Order: sequence, then structure tokens, then C-alpha cells
Amino acid sequence: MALLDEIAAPRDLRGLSPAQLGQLASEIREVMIDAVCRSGGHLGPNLGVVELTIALHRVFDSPQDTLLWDIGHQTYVQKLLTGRRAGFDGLRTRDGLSGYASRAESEHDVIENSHASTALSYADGLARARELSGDTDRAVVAVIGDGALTGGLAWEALNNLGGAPQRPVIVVLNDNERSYAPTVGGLAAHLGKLRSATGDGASANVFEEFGFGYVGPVDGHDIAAVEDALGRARALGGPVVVHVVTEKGRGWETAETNELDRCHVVRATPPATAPSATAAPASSPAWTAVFSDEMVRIGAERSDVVAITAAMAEPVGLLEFQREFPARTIDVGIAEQHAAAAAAGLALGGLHPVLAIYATFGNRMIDQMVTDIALHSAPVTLVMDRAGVTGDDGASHNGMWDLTLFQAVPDIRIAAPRDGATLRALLREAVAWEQGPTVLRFPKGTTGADIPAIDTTDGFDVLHNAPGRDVLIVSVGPMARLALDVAGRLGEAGVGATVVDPRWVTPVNPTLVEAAAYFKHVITIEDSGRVGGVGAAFGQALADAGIDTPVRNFGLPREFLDHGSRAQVLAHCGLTADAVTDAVLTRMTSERTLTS
Ligand SMILES: Cc1ncc(C[n+]2csc(CCOP(=O)(O)OP(=O)(O)O)c2C)c(N)n1
Ligand SMILES: CC(=O)[C@@H](O)[C@H](O)COP(=O)(O)O
Ligand SMILES: [Mg+2]
Repeated sequence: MALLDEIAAPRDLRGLSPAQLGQLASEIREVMIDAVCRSGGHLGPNLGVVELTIALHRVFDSPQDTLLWDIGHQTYVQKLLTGRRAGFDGLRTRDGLSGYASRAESEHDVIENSHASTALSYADGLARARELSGDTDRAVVAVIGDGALTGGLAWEALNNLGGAPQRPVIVVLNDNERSYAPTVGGLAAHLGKLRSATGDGASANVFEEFGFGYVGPVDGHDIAAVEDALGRARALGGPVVVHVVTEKGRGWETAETNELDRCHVVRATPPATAPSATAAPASSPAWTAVFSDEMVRIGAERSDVVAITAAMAEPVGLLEFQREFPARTIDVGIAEQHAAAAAAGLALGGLHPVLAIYATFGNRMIDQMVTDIALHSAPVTLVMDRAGVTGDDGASHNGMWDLTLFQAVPDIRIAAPRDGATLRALLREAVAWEQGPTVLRFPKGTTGADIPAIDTTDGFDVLHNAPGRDVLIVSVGPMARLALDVAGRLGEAGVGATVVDPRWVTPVNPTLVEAAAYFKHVITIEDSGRVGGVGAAFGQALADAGIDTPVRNFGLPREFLDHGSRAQVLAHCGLTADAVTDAVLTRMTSERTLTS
């Protein structure tokens, strides 16, 4: 790796000849393919921006000039050019490099939110700040993908940027014609027209109409051409869009020929690790696959059920439904807010929409959930995959805010399946509910074997019953496995524990609240935020009912959780059988001491 080893910082790129730049691009691809196939990560997007990143760092002087990457999943090349080559093999591992841009890692990484369509707003804010402080020599450059540009937030920013001819901001549109799948809708069609325009300036150009200068389209794999385009944009001044055409997965045949998603994400080679109590065996199906299968069955039975995805049909398990029922599958682009409001419209039209997203992106749609869906009692089912700790994608990707946010919505019903069988059953109950919205949440990974109920009472399942009502364990969704493990350990210590699974965690089940009165202690275990989570709601319900059984909540702290495996992050949060058992026994011992 002769050349890449010489690049400690972007300034080292400046003296390289065109031939050396070509060699460097090849070396970067080789390093990324090798490392990311082992660690897992966003290989396709990064293979597509090798030349673009080199050109950006040659034309602009980061961090003096500011480079902002929308989402940040395509910043591996920047990592390799900014002194992080040595850590690259530890990508996405605990204490290793983040899989996204990371402010802690480098002064070249300025934003790290990883939720799409935000970079232009940061750019607008930064440019305004520089204008107000007279610090106008520093360029502000935002790179945004054609997928991220389908998000409404990006257009709010374009509206502001284009209306300020005096403020220089360069928007680099990285157009590879895809999010995961090909980008859809009117914008995709317009970009297609711009890509094939003859350059006579005759055809309409939405960016120019918004007040931007427009440079392009330019071949994003031709470093000299990209540098020339960036230089021209800088010279133009004011807001300018540089339209760069790239190929996702470029230089790796496996990605180039992958019609599904150009290897947007590749999976890690599984390490040989000891099984953990909270992780289900890898041999069982993925939660997403179970959802996918049941959706197809439901679709065949109910012609009013429609599926909505925000540019992630395959990752959220809607691909099979789309193949079976293409007319009843809607891809709105990366547009979660619109997806939710459009779902309300579909429900007003007599259909039952199932909107499937990753839980972290549910944060985007809280207002639509409150005022467009719940206020209108719209029968919409929101399915949140990757709920709870997702782990290796880091702080912004954990689905840990959903219960806190959605529990606050009036009349909402939220279910948390514990295994594949309850996922199927609860999905059916959700789409059968026509009085208002329902939410179904499940985690990343595999389901494990089904966990049978030993009894079902008034809507909740009893999973374990030991004599002596010492502790009632209310377990939420997939935490049932951990709860049963804790109950077993408590039993060995002479403490009788009963484990119940509420299935529908919101609204709080009143029979379960009454049952809590017969126990000395209640503990709740959930893979979501302790603040405003299921445990908090359960404790509140007990207090409201005048039941004074003490409640201890085990869940995720109000913290941004660093990347690592799901098991590592849960352990960091004290969500292991050992930690929970110890905490319960310690509490019981100290109470006994106090009362004796
Ligand atoms: C709000 C939001 N929704 C969904 C995602 C998941 N996601 C990550 S990358 C991606 C595709 C992005 O497409 P594009 O911006 O064109 O970048 P590319 O990967 O093609 O370079 C999606 C949908 C996200 N990061 N943020
Ligand atoms: C949602 C998103 O940004 C993805 O690209 C993510 O990084 C991959 O997540 P999974 O590995 O959970 O599918
Ligand atoms: Mg794209």
C-alpha cells in the first residue's frame, strides 16, 4: 500500500500526479473491500465516493473549509485520508472506529447524526454564522446523496440557501441513482433529465429555479473533472449545486452486479464468540424475516392492507410483499414524515396502511403520529424494526426513543413481541384494530426459539411462576429471555419470581397492575429508555392505583451509547442476567437488614 501509507493528512494529496491519484484510488478500494468485508459496513456507498472524496480534499482545505457529509455512512474514504488508516481494521467494533463520521475521531468530521437530509440545513446555519461573524473566507461544502435529497428537510434548506445569493455554499449532489434501491419519484426523473441534458441550457433545472448556480453533470470518477467542477463552483460564489454522477459499489464486481442495493451494507464475518443470555441463537430466523412472511400472508387475506417504506423495502422486510402486491406497496423515498401523513390519508381512504421503518427513524414522525394519525383515530400500523439497542451503528441508530415518544400519544396501542410466534400474532392483532393507531416494535437480530406461555390471563402471558410471590418481573418483548434467566437465578437464591409478558405494553394492562399488589417487589426489564419507558409507565400506573409495591426499572440510560455489539452495549447498560439478579438481591438484602 505504498501511496496510502504516505497519506497522513489531506495536504499529502496535493503533490500527487494524476497517475498517482489513480493508484491511490485503487489502493483505497482494496483496503475498504478487505476491511469492510470482515467488519461489516457501508461498502457500496464508499466505493462510489473514492474519487469524489480525494477531489474534495484537494480543492478544499479541511478543516479550515468545512466539508459536511449527509448521513455520514460514506465517510470511510475521508477516514483513510485523514490519519485513521491504522484504526480502519477495527471499524464498527467497540472502542474502534465508528461506522459513520465521528467528531471524537477527527476534526475533519463535523457532523455525525447519520439521519438523512440534514447536511444542507447545517450548511445553511454555518454559512449564516460565518456571514454574521465576518468569517467568510472559509468554504462551506455539503455532500448529499440523491436518496437523501428526497427528504423534505433537504428542500426546506434548499429553499433558504437558494434565496441567499450573497452567501456562498456549495452543495455537492452525489447522484448514484439509488438509496438502497433505485431512487423513485419526480426528483429521480428530473435528475435523470439533468444527467442526459445536452448542456445547451434549454431544459428546466430545479436548482437554478431555486436560485442556485449549477455545475454539471460531472463524472464523479474522473478526479480532474470533479476538481474542475468544484473550482468553478467556488469561483461562481453564492449558492451552487455541483451535480456529480457516481456509481454505487464502483470497482467491486460483487457490488456493481448487485441489483438489489449495490452492497449498500455488507454483513460482518461472524466472530467466534460465546453465546450470550440476551442474544437469540443465530440459527433462528431474523425478526425482519418473520415480519416479512406474515405480511405476505396478511396481504393475501386482506386487500385493504397496504405497505409503506421510506426507501428501505428490503431492509425492513417488505420486498416479498412488494413482489406479491406491487400496487399495494408504496416507496415514498427517505421521507418518514410524509410516509406517516400519507398513511393517515390512506387510512382516511378506507385502507389499513402498515408503515415499516427502523425505530430510530421513527423519531422523525412523532408530530405526524400525534396530529395526523392519532388525532384522526386513523387505523395505521407502525412497525418499528431495529427497536432497542442496534449496537454497531452507534449512538444515532439505537432505537431507544420510540417508547418514550410514542407512549405519550393519546389512544395509541404499542405491542412488543417476545419471539417469532408473538410477532405474528401481534401483527395480526394490530392490523385488526381499526379504532386508531398501533405500533409494533422488535429488535435487530434473530428471534430465537419461541418462548411458550404457561398461562394467558386478561391479555398478558405468564412465562414463569415460582412459589412465594417475592418478585414480579414484567418483561418487555425480547427481554423475556433475560427475564427468565433472572427468574432462574433468583430461584436458586431462594427468591420466588413470576415472569409476565404484557404483549401490549401500552396502554398498561390494569389486571397486571392489580396483580402487582400481591408481590413484594416488581421489576421491569426493557430494551428502551428508562425515562418514559414501559417501566416508568407501569410504576406510574401502580402509584395511580394506590399500590405501594416498590418498582425497579431496568432499561437503557438517558445516554448516547457508543457503538459495539448489541450484547456489549446491553452489558454496558447493566442489562445482563448477572447484573439484574445482583441488583435485585442487593436491594432485597438491604431491605431485610433495614426491617430486622
Ligand atoms: C432519515 C433516514 N431514513 C433512513 C435512513 C437509512 N439510510 C441510510 S443510507 C440510505 C440511503 C441513502 O441514499 P443516498 O443519500 O443516495 O446515499 P448513497 O448511499 O446512495 O450514497 C438510507 C435510506 C437514514 N439514514 N436516515
Ligand atoms: C439504516 C441505515 O442507515 C443502514 O444503512 C444501517 O447502517 C444498516 O443497518 P442494519 O445493519 O441494521 O440493516
Ligand atoms: Mg444515492
